[in-house]
Amino acid sequence: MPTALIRRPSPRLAEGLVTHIERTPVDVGLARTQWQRYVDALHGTGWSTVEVPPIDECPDSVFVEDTMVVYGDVAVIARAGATERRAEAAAAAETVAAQGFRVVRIAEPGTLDGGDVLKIGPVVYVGEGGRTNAAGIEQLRAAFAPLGAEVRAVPVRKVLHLKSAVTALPDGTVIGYEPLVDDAGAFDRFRAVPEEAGAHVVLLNEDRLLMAASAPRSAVLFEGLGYTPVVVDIGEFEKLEGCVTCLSVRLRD
Ligand SMILES: NC(=O)NCCC[C@H](N)C(=O)O
Repeated sequence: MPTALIRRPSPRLAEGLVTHIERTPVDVGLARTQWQRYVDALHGTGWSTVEVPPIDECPDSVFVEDTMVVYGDVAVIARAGATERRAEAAAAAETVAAQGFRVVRIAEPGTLDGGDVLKIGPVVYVGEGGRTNAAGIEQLRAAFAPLGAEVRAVPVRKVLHLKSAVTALPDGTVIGYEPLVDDAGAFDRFRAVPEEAGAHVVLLNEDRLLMAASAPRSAVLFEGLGYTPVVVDIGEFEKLEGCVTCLSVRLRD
């Protein structure tokens, strides 16, 4: 059974960072309900979950994907591009180590957020932008190259993270909402989707795609390609620039 790391929302969630969108009030109670439904959707498709101990003083800690990148048996622990989020990594590192992963840490002057990393087989795309810098990418390359990964840097200027702009379907096609993609030509195969949140899918298995309720037209598009969307409302997290990918770390290998 595949395992995903998750982290309960902080009571201070509403104070989370907002960079590229306007701040709107977050209902923490509703966010808790949405988070539980997201976790239920993982369980409902055969995933087990492991909780990283909550860190209530970090408003953005629910976005646990940003704390690490896992490839093979190595977990690279991120050094958040936003200093406010650096304290999130310690407990996440302990949790993934307890799952049997070797831990490597991004060190100063490197910065890296897990949301900037998109893995497609042996190719690891890393967004260089507001949160992840060239030194962080070089350290990620040094950690993963010995495992056979090919780390490719791509620009991210229009959105928070690379995976705010693009993710990939099970067949490796990169999907993105074109107005927010800096360089669609950087990807071997690219398909445009009609909504911003339609660019965000979590591969639950070979045919099920976890996606946000805010992208109904993209869901229809994916159905037409033979996939089954599993839809969750994550509206309170979207107000903080979160998406379906960032609420878990999938430990597949
Ligand atoms: N991987 C992600 O897309 N993470 C979303 C993080 C949102 C959070 N408010 C932040 O600005 O860091």
